[in-house]
Order: sequence, then C-alpha cells, then structure tokens
Amino acid sequence: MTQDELKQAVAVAAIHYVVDGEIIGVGTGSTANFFIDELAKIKHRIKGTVASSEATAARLRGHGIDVFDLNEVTSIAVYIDGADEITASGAMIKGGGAALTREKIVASVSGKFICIADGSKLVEVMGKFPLPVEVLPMARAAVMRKLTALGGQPKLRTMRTNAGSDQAFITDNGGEIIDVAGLAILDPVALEREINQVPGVIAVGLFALRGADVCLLGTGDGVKTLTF
Ligand SMILES: O=C[C@H](O)[C@H](O)[C@H](O)COP(=O)(O)O
Repeated sequence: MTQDELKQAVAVAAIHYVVDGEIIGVGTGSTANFFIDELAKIKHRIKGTVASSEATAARLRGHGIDVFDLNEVTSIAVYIDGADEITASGAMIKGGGAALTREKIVASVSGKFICIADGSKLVEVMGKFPLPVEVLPMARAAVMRKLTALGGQPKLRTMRTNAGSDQAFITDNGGEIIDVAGLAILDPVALEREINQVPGVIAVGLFALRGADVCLLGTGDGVKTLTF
C-alpha cells in the first residue's frame, strides 16, 4: 500500500470516533486532510468543528462544514490529528506543518485525542524528526542558544519567496518555527516541561504531558489501534 492509501485507511477508521451532535476538533496536515474529506461525508451528523489552522479551516469550509472559533465553544468531544512521530506510550512530535500551537490548544480542551498516522510514524525514541518549536521572532536567537545548550541543533524554518529568496516561515500566529535536530528524546515529559519554560517559546511540538488517547496506525496488515 502507498503512504497515501495508509493515510486514507486511518482517516476512514477515525470516523468511528466522531461523536454525533458534537463539536469535533480537527488537526492539520496531509493525514488530517484525508480525515476532513471523510468527515465531509457525514457532516450532517455533527454540530461543527474547531480547526487547528487556517488551512484546515479553509478545507473544512470548502466542504460546507461549520467551523467555530474556539472562544465560542465550551467543549470539544474529540480531537483528530496526525503526528510526525509517535511512541508506544502515545507521546508525539507534531508541528511539521507549523500548526503545533493551535493543535496543542485545541487538543488540551478536547475529551479524547485520536492520532491518525501511517505506520512509519511509530518510533521507539523520538527525535529523528527535528522537533519544531514556535517562538516569538524577537526571542529567536535567545531560544536557539537555549536549545543548543539542551543538546540540539536548532535551525530556523524558512520559505522560498516568489522572488526566489529565503525568508523566515511565519505561522498563523505570527510566530517563527525553529526545527531542532539531533535530540534523542528519552524523557519527553521532562523535555516538554523544560522547553515550555524558556521565555519566548510559544509552544513546543512535543505532545507528552497530554499525549494521544488512541492511535490509529496504518499498516500493510490493516489499521492497528493502540490505546494508551
Ligand atoms: O503541524 C502539523 C501537524 O502537527 C501535523 O499533524 C503533522 O506534521 C503530521 O502531518 P502529516 O499528516 O502531513 O504527516
């Protein structure tokens, strides 16, 4: 099976976790996009959604699915999103698509976090995928020094402009992303706490303090369900 077929399979499986009549939190990325397309088929069953990025909100609205501002909502039944890496205990690295901060906020007010991922995302020790950290632009250099002191190799995420030059990638929140390579994350909870405390950090893409409750993992042998 191709990676897209595996993503499609977990997106279909995630529909079973959608709670009728409720607000659903929706993540960001290629796997979440497959889920959005599946959710569109049963949109009449839900009250609406809260999106974790402008891109997700646009895709949901494109399907005619209601998107609520988080401030208008008191509870979210379930949050469904992809991951860049996930461990057998449900800790994740997220933020490859730069949506980590809103993802963390929406996940934090959701009843259940259902992670949907192709099997390649399951790892023993996280850190091969560079850890994304969203920062206030004025704190970029100071935060990078701290991340270096923690043993990482931080790099500012950039994007190519139409004029062909590289400039800092700017998130939906006006932040910048530092991708930290070279970390072997043996204690994800401790590292998440430590990076959270660095002044200037908006959010770190480690989801260990509040990890996934369920992971639907796409494999050649079908969708495997890991419960944490
Ligand atoms: O910021 C992006 C998110 O954390 C994504 O959920 C993560 O990067 C996984 O994306 P994909 O499903 O495209 O691999």
